[in-house]
Amino acid sequence: MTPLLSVQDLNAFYGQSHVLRGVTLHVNPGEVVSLIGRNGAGKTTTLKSVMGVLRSRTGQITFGGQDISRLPSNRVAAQGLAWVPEERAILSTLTVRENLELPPSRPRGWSTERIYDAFPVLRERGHHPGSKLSGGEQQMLAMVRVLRAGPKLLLLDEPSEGLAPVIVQRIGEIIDTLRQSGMAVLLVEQNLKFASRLADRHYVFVDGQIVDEVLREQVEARREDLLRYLSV
Ligand SMILES: Nc1ncnc2c1ncn2[C@@H]1O[C@H](COP(=O)(O)OP(=O)(O)OP(=O)(O)O)[C@@H](O)[C@H]1O
Repeated sequence: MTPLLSVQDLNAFYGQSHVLRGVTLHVNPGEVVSLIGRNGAGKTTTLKSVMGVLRSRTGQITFGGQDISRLPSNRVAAQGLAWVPEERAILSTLTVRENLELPPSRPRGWSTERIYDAFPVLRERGHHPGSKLSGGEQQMLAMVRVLRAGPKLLLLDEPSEGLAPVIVQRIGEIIDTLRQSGMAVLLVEQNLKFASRLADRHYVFVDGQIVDEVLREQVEARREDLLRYLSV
């Protein structure tokens, strides 16, 4: 199978600081893949590098067979990638609907009505200001508003962070819904329970490198290794 996203020998830098060291990974069409590892291991930097937000990098990144390594982030997004950063970036003075309709819609993107049908709580909250949403609702809104662009691959940075277990479960269901619609997901997580329920494969990051790859069916047998990689 030709991968949807392919990252080859990615090295990334913040000034003099060499943060990613030879990261090679891929995501197949329709696959959910997680990047796990401790704080500071390089997971977010990998997403930023793929999106073209961090330009100080070497290596090759292809999407749908096309080299996107040199493209600015707006042109990367136009190829069908969408990034949902950890900060969520919901505008507190705008309503849910206004937040939803902020990103430009593209012809293959979801309409507001389709989003409301799939996630009815957002229709109910349509006129509420962003400041009145719970953390879980903000995460949901941040994840689904990028659907208006019709991405083929969603890059999610710690969607479960700071949320109560019951809400984390709901976020997992949303990711399932997106997967069922044919979308691939590259997910940064520190919550192994959450990641292992969702992901088909896991890449383990330590100090800017991928040191292990664990398939869904291997997670149970390798749980102790995985917990060790994540423990501080
Ligand atoms: N803007 C920045 N300037 C300088 N160094 C940075 C910057 N952002 C991250 N770093 C450093 O790069 C390394 C990788 O950070 P990164 O955010 O990719 O890690 P992470 O695995 O996503 O962890 P976290 O969960 O903390 O975000 C860390 O050592 C971090 O301190």
